[in-house]
Amino acid sequence: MMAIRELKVCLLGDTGVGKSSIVCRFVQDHFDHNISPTIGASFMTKTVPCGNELHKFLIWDTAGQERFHSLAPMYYRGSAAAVIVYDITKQDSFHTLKKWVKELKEHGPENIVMAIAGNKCDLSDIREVPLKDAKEYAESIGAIVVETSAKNAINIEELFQGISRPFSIGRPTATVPVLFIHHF
Ligand SMILES: Nc1nc2c(ncn2[C@@H]2O[C@H](COP(=O)(O)OP(=O)(O)OP(=O)(O)O)[C@@H](O)[C@H]2O)c(=O)[nH]1
Repeated sequence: MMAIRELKVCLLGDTGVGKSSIVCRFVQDHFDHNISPTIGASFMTKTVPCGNELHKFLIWDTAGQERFHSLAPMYYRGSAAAVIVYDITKQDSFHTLKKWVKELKEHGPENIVMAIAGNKCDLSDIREVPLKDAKEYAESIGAIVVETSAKNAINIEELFQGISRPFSIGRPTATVPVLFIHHF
């Protein structure tokens, strides 16, 4: 018997950090230099094997522009996991990430799994945020952390594996907001 576990995941973070590009790389294995800023939010799914189960990611990619900020609760509400993205070449985007974490802790689902993605690691020669800072911060809030490159397909699979691991068989489902488990 194979079970499908649906996991609602939202991506949050400053505009231009590469949220849509991460989702596009994960779902379609594609990268577009001229990708447009997201308006509102966009939705995609991908199903991957995880141990004896299939995990179906229901991915809400939110818009990072400030004018869309007030829509975010619609997407993080009921999410099992949040991927909060910053751009390793922009210190400001790391600051914005901390604001998102604070908002999630105050208004997000209890027990939401948080993953921090330091995107654009292909541009490490113009890095502004040391990995050490991200690791220390992630540890302080109990989040997973990984540096990614949507452009060069670095650590994108690992990022999603990281967020799905806590939902594998073995973890008591009562503690996590799994939307739906379907046996067939
Ligand atoms: N060098 C490099 N550029 C990237 C990477 N990921 C995204 N980009 C570029 O960064 C820009 C913004 O990417 P988006 O994916 O639209 O960023 P976003 O966070 O979804 O932006 P909003 O939709 O406005 O919130 C685009 O020009 C991408 O091509 C990466 O890993 N490396």
